[in-house]
Amino acid sequence: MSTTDGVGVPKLDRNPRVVQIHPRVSQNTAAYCPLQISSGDTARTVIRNALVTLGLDDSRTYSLLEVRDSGQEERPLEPSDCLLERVRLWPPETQRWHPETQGYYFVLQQTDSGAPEDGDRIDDYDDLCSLQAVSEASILEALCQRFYRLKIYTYAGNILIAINPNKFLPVYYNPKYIKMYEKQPLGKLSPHIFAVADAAFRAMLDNQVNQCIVMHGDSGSGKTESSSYLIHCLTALSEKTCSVGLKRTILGAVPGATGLWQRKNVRE
Ligand SMILES: Nc1ncnc2c1ncn2[C@@H]1O[C@H](COP(=O)(O)OP(=O)(O)OP(=O)(O)O)[C@@H](O)[C@H]1O
Repeated sequence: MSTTDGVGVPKLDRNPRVVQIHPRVSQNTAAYCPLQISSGDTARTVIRNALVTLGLDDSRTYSLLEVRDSGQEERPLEPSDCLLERVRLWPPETQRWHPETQGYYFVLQQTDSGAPEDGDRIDDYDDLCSLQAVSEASILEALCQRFYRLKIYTYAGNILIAINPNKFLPVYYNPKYIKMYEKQPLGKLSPHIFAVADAAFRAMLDNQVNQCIVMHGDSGSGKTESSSYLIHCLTALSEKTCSVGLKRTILGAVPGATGLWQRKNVRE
């Protein structure tokens, strides 16, 4: 992305680019906005321009994340970071309009809760049973607030609610979490699908009784994906404690479970 000045000294390409800014905020707004960025525009400037373009509340606090590589890698930007410098490192075809699935865009993330500041703040509830007033509105609000902080799992007693983030969140599925949730009572740590797998696995071993995990949700809500995470966790647990035969039985429960997990490319 550089040119030369005729005497062999590379000249930086400082032409403006149009980038896509995707809001992740608690207010209703457009799915994304295109924004022109010029040389010298910092993350701070771009946040300000994006708030105006998207009509968002500028009394809230926001940060900017750079999303690369099919949307699987998110890098928080410092307010003083120069955006054009980041964009110039992207593949040329992503420096003009391209589908979101290709990655290479910016996320405008609201970093406060978005709740009213008059003392009526909605707290962060790991378990919906601890909500002070249980209503459809308070449940939805609590789930939304968690989702904005990328907390996709929430308990309702011993039921796990999973909200489909529609993109792989590596931070959740690092194999170290299988170890972390192992032998921990459900609800002791943050809500997680590995906690459910571990609870079922322990109950099976301790009580010598078959276990059943019921997955319920609309089409596209993430049942197949969640099954793959469950199976992955169960096989990892069975590798430690039980025979190869049990691992094969577990893998057989969901056709293609191994392939599904391997495609995620999770590394220790
Ligand atoms: N936890 C998750 N993390 C990342 N992506 C997810 C997650 N859950 C679901 N998805 C994505 O959402 C899409 C739909 O998920 P999935 O196929 O699991 O839904 P489903 O409930 O099984 O749908 P159906 O009932 O129609 O078969 C897939 O592209 C999947 O990768």
